[in-house]
Amino acid sequence: MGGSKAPSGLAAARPESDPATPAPVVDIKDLSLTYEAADGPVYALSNVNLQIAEGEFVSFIGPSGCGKTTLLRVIADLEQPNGGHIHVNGVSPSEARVRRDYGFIFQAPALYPWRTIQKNVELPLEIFGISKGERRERSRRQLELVNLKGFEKKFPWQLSGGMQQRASIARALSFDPRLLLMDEPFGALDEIVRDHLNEQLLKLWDKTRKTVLFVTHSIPEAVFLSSMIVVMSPRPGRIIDIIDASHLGRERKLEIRETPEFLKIAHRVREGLRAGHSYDD
Ligand SMILES: Nc1ncnc2c1ncn2[C@@H]1O[C@H](COP(=O)(O)OP(=O)(O)OP(=O)(O)O)[C@@H](O)[C@H]1O
Repeated sequence: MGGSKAPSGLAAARPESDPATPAPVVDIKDLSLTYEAADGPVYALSNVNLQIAEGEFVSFIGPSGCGKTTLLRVIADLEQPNGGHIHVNGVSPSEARVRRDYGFIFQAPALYPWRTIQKNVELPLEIFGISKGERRERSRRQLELVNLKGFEKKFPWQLSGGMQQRASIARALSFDPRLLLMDEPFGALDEIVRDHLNEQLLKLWDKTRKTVLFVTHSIPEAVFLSSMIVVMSPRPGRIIDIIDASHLGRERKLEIRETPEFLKIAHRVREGLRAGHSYDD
């Protein structure tokens, strides 16, 4: 099986020992997390090793239950691991949380229906005690960035699902985090809308130079968006392959999906998923 692939794939993609290489934004060593469920332990993450450099777009792909969400939640300090080490921007996840180093975007937009789009984007800034003038300016900038200029005064229910998700991206960007954690943000949207949002997200990534960690079930989405793809497998949740896709470049059009380079990476992702899949499910 592909268990031995990850370390060599990672080594080939991102040399660790080069002193010129800046410290990784996310640095994970031998991480494990076991949930104690009523019917016994669930090995959600086992011996996970991963380094993510600043400015990467990293997708996590794998079957249901392989620990993708758990891994994102550990990085965001929403779950505590049982073993191993993790650093986010050089500090512990809890210190990174206090420093507001990341924004989290969930599958459902989670906007407050009684607040306008502008007020939703401003909410984290309000909580952090940022002045009204500064809040206005930041929400204006972020809404422009996600192409929602002119929709500031609308309520969430007056916007399409894709627009709502763009508003939640603007909200996550409002306090300018270095890291964006996105848990299947476009999973509930139809394919055409999703394609469009993927193109927009790539442009946003290029403009803002953020580091993005993105969970998906879709192979084309993972390959289209990513500079690096992490393939995971369940029971126990672990990394089985790490694929460098940076040679596809930062500026990608949807047509890239027909190219041999793209298809080659997609094939490798599929092979990894097959190798780690249990057909007993
Ligand atoms: N709070 C919890 N208590 C017990 N088990 C949990 C808990 N949260 C997750 N799990 C289990 O841990 C494993 C990993 O779950 P996780 O949600 O991280 O997987 P995932 O890859 O994100 O799945 P999906 O693609 O379905 O969202 C699964 O077996 C899940 O049932």
